[in-house]
Amino acid sequence: MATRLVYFEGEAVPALRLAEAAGLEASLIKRHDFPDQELMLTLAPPLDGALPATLVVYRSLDRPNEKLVELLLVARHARRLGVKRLVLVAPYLAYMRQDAAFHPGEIVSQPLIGGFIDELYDALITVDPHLHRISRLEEVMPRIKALTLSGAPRLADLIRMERSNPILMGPDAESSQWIEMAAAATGFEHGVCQKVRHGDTRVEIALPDLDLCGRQVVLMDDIASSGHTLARAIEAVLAAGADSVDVAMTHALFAGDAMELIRQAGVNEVWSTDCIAHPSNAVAMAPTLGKALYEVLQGG
Ligand SMILES: O=P(O)(O)OC[C@H]1O[C@H](OP(=O)(O)OP(=O)(O)O)[C@H](O)[C@@H]1O
Repeated sequence: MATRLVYFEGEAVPALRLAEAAGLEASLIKRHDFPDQELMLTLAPPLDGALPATLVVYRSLDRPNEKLVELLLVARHARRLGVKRLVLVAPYLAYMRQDAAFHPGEIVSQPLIGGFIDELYDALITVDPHLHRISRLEEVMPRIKALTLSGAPRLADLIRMERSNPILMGPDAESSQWIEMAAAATGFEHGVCQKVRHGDTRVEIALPDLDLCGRQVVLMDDIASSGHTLARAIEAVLAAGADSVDVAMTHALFAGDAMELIRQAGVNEVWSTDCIAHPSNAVAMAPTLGKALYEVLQGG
């Protein structure tokens, strides 16, 4: 038993897809939540006896405050039992958005959470981490091997199957990286909006100079959280005369009533990757993650 993948309830589908793609055996870690909200994790057979030399932990870090404790417990336990190499597959990597102190006294969490993972694991594979003011994860995780993948090529494949001649649109300057990737893969016309953020749920969107009249538009972004970015962009695109607007994103966080918000804004289809389990999941990341995991495991 040289390498094994472990996963948690609620993520069995993407984790088992990845295990199959990477040719690994997989085991469930059971979690019990005590009334005071402490957690107890239990390794299922055959891991209750011995652990392999390399352990791959699959955990996407939406709802991060509880999941970061899981990562700590699993990693420290594994080290105690002699696991040599710990690989974390976290398709969604949380706490990457607070990368600067925007107001006096704010604690900048990005390097701190990055450092937490850096101390516990030997390698990380993640998808479209929200790196705005830094360019590489190594800047916050200097010790471990960190592999950054993108959901954009898989979303582009889906859009090509679903729409014949859409305009791809990013809601802000940062989204141009995913729009350009998808446009290069599909040859579709594309543009990027300007966004001004005034607060957690207050954003303004200005459209690029493109004729949207009668066109099908697909908005692409890395994250939908409160849904306000997409909602404002959907409204602007429809007001400019577009026939329909679909949205495609890597990480379907959809906090609170976000889904309802974008429905009210007039969205047509909502597509996401399975980086975060959500009813909108339309694209499996297992082939992409599996290739990266194979490389990491071969790399020693
Ligand atoms: O659904 P929402 O709550 O609107 O959040 C989603 C948006 O937030 C992120 O950008 P952000 O505005 O944080 O960009 P920044 O890093 O450029 O500040 C992300 O790239 C999305 O565009």
